[in-house]
Amino acid sequence: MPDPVLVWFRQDLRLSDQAALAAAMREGPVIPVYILDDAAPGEWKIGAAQRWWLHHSLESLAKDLEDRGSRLILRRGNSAEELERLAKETGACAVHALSHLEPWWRNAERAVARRLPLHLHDGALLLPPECLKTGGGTPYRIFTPFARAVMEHMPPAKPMPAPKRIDGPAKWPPSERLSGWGLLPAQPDWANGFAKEWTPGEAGAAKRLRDFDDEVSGYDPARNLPSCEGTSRLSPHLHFGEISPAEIWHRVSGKGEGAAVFLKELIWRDYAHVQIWVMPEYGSKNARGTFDNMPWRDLREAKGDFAAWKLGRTGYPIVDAGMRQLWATGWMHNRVRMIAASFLIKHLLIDWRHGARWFWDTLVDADYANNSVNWQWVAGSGVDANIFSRIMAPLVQSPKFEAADYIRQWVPELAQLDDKVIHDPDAYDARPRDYPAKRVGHRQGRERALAAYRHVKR
Ligand SMILES: Cc1cc2nc3c(=O)[nH]c(=O)nc-3n(C[C@H](O)[C@H](O)[C@H](O)COP(=O)(O)OP(=O)(O)OC[C@H]3O[C@@H](n4cnc5c(N)ncnc54)[C@H](O)[C@@H]3O)c2cc1C
Repeated sequence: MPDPVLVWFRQDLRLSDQAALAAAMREGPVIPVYILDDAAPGEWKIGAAQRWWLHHSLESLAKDLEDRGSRLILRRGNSAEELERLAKETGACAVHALSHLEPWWRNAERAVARRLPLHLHDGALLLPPECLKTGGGTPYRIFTPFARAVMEHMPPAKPMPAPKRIDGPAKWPPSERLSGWGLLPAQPDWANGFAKEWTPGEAGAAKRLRDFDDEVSGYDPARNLPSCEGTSRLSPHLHFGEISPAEIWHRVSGKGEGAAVFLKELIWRDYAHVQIWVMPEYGSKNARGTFDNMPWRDLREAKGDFAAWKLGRTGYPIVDAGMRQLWATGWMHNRVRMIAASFLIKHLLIDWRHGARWFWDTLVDADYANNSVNWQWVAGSGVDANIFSRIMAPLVQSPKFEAADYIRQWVPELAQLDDKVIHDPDAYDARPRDYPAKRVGHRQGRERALAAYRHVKR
């Protein structure tokens, strides 16, 4: 019997279109392994909402492996040390994995490669980042030409089906128990709304895609309306790699204008990953250095405003609905993410990094590339970003994107108000007693933000 081969699962918790698994199976018996490494990412260790997801996703992956005669070996600790230990225990001769661009994963890949033969494969993105270079030979920093260049390489290779059987070693190494990892919230169980909304795992991802396939023709303009289920909600499945972007591409492309707009959003995901590949500290550092001069409010002084934002009690119904949806379900509609992030950064003049960290802990789709690049896009500090002085007006955005039903769903205090009044009850002297007053007036917040921005422009 040939020596066994380790397959190192990370944010690729699937069996179909899994190039690392397919390559390992060609070499010998396979030992699938997941290592929970909380030290390597430092401040970016997996947040609370995603721990809930991870628990269920690993459970699902383990079952899918067992159905094919295999197992999932769980270990905790430093990835390189644990893989080396497993290789010694089992006589495994190599490690196969998909490559990932988060800075901690790139460091871990280098550390593993120093100890063991490591074979990295593509499949986390539509295209590996080295494939695309501008005429000057540098990676793209601006989205539009990047998207054009991606399109020239599309479609991606056809996705591979999941194997029917996976041969394992004669003797399995011991595994930790998932229930011992404490990934699920205990007291209080704040995630009880999550299970109604989500089915983590490969089968859940495939079902989401099938359901969305029926809706994709209406993606544009439905994607902008928070009251509609107009988007795919594939983001957490994509983050955890329960479905490959190539699989999504092949399922959806050619289905009209709605599908074309949707696939462009999927290219934003690749774009964001290229940006963290070029600038690994994108999550903590302004991509435009001039933003280092921004006089953000000190969080001690702005503590009340920050808490109100997190709790969905800012007095701006659309912002509050979004923040409460986030807390209840671990997800927020993209249009509302933009409004809520802009409100924090501009109206409350709170550094985008504080908002990004809150999202990191509360989103089930928290993704280092997508989160960092989008927060910096809203702040204006990103390489290809919105202009800071274009300040979104939540009270205008809310009726424009027909958010009345969305507000009713997430802000029950306002549920009795009619469509005209609900976006800004104060304007009609109709604010219920139990709904808070605005933390800051729109004009006052806007002027303060623009005055602060003068320090950046200097
Ligand atoms: C402040 C802010 C923070 C964000 N943080 C995250 C995050 O941590 N993780 C995350 O996946 N997305 C993030 N996004 C992007 C976007 O809001 C979500 O990807 C989207 O809402 C997910 O819902 P969906 O799967 O239904 O999207 P769909 O509209 O169905 O899009 C399909 C897929 O394309 C990708 N995508 C869509 N929009 C974007 C975008 N603007 N940037 C990058 N990829 C995109 C996602 O993978 C998404 O699942 C953020 C946006 C903002 C404004």
